[in-house]
Amino acid sequence: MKNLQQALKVYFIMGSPNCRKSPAEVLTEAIEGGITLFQFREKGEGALTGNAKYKLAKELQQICQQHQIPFIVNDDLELALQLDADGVHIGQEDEPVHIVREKIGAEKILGVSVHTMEEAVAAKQEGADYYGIGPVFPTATKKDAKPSQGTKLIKKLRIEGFTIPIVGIGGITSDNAACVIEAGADGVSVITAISHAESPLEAAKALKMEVYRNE
Ligand SMILES: Cc1ncsc1CCOP(=O)(O)O
Ligand SMILES: C=C1C=NC(C)=NC1=N
Repeated sequence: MKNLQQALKVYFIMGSPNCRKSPAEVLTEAIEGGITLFQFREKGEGALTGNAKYKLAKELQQICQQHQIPFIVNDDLELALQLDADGVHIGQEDEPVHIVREKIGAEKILGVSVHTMEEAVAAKQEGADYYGIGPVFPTATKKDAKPSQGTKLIKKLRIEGFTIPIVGIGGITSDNAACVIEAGADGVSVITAISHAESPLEAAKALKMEVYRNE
């Protein structure tokens, strides 16, 4: 399973701190609304740890499996291996890309956050399957997010001829998703736009419409 251009279209990320109701409910609604991939990211104020984190991850993975949605784990490589997740997403401060690639094997999905051309070149050389680029717009979700950079790096990579799958992230909603796709991203990645929505189902559906309307 590596047709990532399709899988990255509507990329939902969440953990229990992002949810106002049960994560299982939010994820189920998001899937019914049409998300194409899910990332379990248990981080921030009140994040679960240890067995509680494992049990939530397992519960959400089963929901993804029931609906044939790829299940990615953020940062926590050990958890990803324990669950035999479909892949991992790592940042620049995590283990080196080539080490993570060795540990998860060639078949799993490996996503890397990149903020500069140099980071992008290195990540690609070391085996990244896709880039997470952002924050595109200001976000309150990631406390230590870098300054928002708009879509300039996405555009630059495409102008330089990079064809690697790219997902934009950071402050994205159905109101601004179009320009992320127009800049050359294959999809958009969101936390708040879906997890805080009155109806995660409607929010996912609206995002999907915007992505497909502008691809
Ligand atoms: C994980 C992450 N990486 C860059 S911005 C961000 C948070 C995105 O959250 P939101 O979609 O709520 O702005
Ligand atoms: C920081 C991140 C950047 N991009 C993606 C897709 N996920 C993340 N957790």
